[in-house]
Amino acid sequence: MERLPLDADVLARSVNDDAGLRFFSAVEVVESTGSTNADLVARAADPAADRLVLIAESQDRGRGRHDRRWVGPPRAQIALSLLVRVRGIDPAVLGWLPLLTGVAVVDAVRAATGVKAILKWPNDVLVEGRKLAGILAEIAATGSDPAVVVGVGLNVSLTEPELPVPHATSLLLCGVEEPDRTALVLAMLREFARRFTAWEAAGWDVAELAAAYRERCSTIGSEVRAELPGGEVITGTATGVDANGRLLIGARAVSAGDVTHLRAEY
Ligand SMILES: Nc1ncnc2c1ncn2[C@@H]1O[C@H](COP(=O)(O)OP(=O)(O)OP(=O)(O)O)[C@@H](O)[C@H]1O
Ligand SMILES: O=C(O)CCCC[C@@H]1SC[C@@H]2NC(=O)N[C@@H]21
Repeated sequence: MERLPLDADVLARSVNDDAGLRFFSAVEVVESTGSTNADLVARAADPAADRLVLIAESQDRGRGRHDRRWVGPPRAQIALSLLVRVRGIDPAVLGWLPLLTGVAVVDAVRAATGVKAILKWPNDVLVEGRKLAGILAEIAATGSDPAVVVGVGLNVSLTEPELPVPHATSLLLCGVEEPDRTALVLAMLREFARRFTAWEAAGWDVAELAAAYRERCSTIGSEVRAELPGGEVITGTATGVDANGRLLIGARAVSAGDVTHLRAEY
């Protein structure tokens, strides 16, 4: 299968040419790196680095959540990270940034391909119960103006034998015959910029974002089992997400750990 490269020139120029992308200072594409998240965490040491996007055609040390690896053949995914400084935010609300990114990815995938992607809390992007994309947020600098790197790994043209786990999927496997990765990147970045700008304008109030998240999240209303980092297990109906982005299960708020949907009603 021929896998076309991303159009690095179009992406680089988009921050000037596309009004919806002026939010970003630069969009860079590299052929290969260890991890785009690790690269931007390192670059965040420069206080002038902000609203920067780095995309790799291939990663050999891709990072997943919970210290897992994230893998995929060259040019078969979108492996993208963005660095943003979130000025004047209450750190407790920062957990909404990866959730916002999940909303942006779902909307971009739906608009660009018609594939009915949904979110599993906190921000796995699923299609018919299989993982199309994952999101990993890492704090690169703390304080009142934290710098956050948000990484998105979106499976685009992986074939069934190339899937790292059987419950992953790709746009190709969802029936998108010639997925245009450059168009998808532009759509994701536009959605992210639009939602981030609106959130900032709302003084980091999450009401509007939370409503958009709830509409796209299949976990809320489902029976779930949460395995907490200390080993404790909670089961129950997920009733919502609180102001800090935590999942509410009965009277408990869960902020980390693995959540399994007990019935696969995605
Ligand atoms: N390209 C990929 N697509 C999907 N999963 C991948 C990919 N590369 C690596 N993985 C890994 O395969 C596993 C698939 O994720 P899975 O959905 O099973 O985990 P999970 O427990 O639901 O993850 P999470 O905690 O992020 O919800 C993860 O360990 C993930 O890091
Ligand atoms: O485990 C997950 O669900 C999150 C996966 C995040 C993968 C992306 S690929 C681009 C960016 N760089 C990384 O090293 N990880 C993220």
